[in-house]
Order: sequence, then C-alpha cells, then structure tokens
Amino acid sequence: MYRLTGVTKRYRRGDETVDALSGVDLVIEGGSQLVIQGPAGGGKTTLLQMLGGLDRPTEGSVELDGTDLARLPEPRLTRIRSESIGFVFRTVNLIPALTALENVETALVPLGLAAAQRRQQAAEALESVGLAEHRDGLPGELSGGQRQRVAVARALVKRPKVLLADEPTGDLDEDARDEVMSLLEGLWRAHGLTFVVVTHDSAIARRAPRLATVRKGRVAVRERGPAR
Ligand SMILES: Nc1ncnc2c1ncn2[C@@H]1O[C@H](COP(=O)(O)OP(=O)(O)OP(=O)(O)O)[C@@H](O)[C@H]1O
Repeated sequence: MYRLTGVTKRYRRGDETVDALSGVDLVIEGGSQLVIQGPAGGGKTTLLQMLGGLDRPTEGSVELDGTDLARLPEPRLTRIRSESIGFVFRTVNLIPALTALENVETALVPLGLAAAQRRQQAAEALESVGLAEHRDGLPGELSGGQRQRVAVARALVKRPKVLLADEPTGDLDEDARDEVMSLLEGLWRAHGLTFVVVTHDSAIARRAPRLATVRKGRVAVRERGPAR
C-alpha cells in the first residue's frame, strides 16, 4: 500500500521554480488499480517517478508498505526498485542485440539468482505474456505489440508487488493497444499487483475502478467501484 503525504516536487528552471507536484496526499491500497489521467505537463510522470523511487520529493513522504522511499539511502532504494517495483514505459527500451528471453533475464541480474534459475523464470514470464514461441527472437524481429509484451514480462519476471506503467500503449496501434492493456489488466488480477497506469486511452479510463486526474500538480481521485 502507498501512502503519500504532502508530496511536493519542485524543479528549478533557470531563475524560475515549477511545482510539478504540489502537496499531494494519496493512498493506493495494495492490490488495487489506479488509472491516472490529466493534461500534458500536469505532473503524471512526476507522480509515477515518486511512486517508483526514481526520484525524491522536495517535501513530503512516499510510504510503500510503511517504508518512506523519500528518505531511504540510495542503495536500499535501488534494492526496493529492483525487487518490488516493475516499470513499463511508453517507449519500449529492449536491448536490440539480446533475444526476448535474454532481455527478460536482465531484470533478474541485480537479484543475484543463479543463471539456470534466471532462465527458468524468464521463460515462465515470456509464457505468461503469450510469447513462449518467440523467446529466441531479437526485438527487431517482433511487432511493436510483441516488443511491449516482452517489456511487460521483463517488468514482472522478478515478481514485484507493484507495477507502474507510463502510457504503456502510447506508441502502439489500436489492436496492439487493446492486447497490451488486456494483458496488463489480466496480470494485475492474477498476481494481486498494485497497478498504477498513466494512460490517455479513454476506454481504459471508462472501466477504471479508481481514476486520478493530475492537473497543475494536484491530484483528484474518483472512486468508481471495487478497487480490486
Ligand atoms: N526534470 C525537470 N526539470 C524541470 N522541469 C520539469 C522536469 N520534469 C518535469 N518538469 C516540469 O514539471 C511539470 C510536470 O511534468 P510531468 O512530466 O510530470 O507532466 P505530465 O503530466 O507527465 O506531462 P505529459 O503528459 O506531457 O507527459 C511540467 O511543467 C514539466 O515541464
């Protein structure tokens, strides 16, 4: 479960300062889904960076299961990121020279697993996204949707408790968008993940149990129904 209290993120641009987030209070229950929408520059990506421990707030606390990510020493924060938080971005950043299986395995390297175990878990993760047959394919040989599914497998292979996705379907065509979003929603349910997704896709927003709008650094949440 996340508990954000008084989170402000201030950037300096020359002589000016910009509050990308401004005094945000937000609770996200463990195992729930939160869809984030809002205008360009409103603070969505900054919010996701706070949740993922990719950056620290200027003020306030970002507790994940009682641990304040804002105040953790860097090595512990890195460890939490590599063990507990999976990321999927809009731009699929697979390593072109590695096969799908090898790309997924890279997420397990920081965890110090034996090579055989890494391979086994990566193969299972690729199977769970429907790409078992493409495990030896290079990213350049896959479609855009398939590449994003490899990225999803890479985010989930470490069995994280949190999945953060920043416009994961933004670069895909319509068919691939539906396929990747259904996959993410299925995995969220199957694994009891806490799933936070930034998306402009109105179909996703319509069926979201909980919808947050981020505008001018402030977050407004609308409840729609059961969040699990
Ligand atoms: N590293 C940075 N340095 C300075 N200003 C920044 C930085 N990152 C973000 N900002 C500013 O903070 C505000 C929020 O940006 P953010 O990227 O979080 O918005 P967003 O809602 O994700 O926008 P988009 O939909 O365009 O991705 C914007 O005014 C942006 O210009």
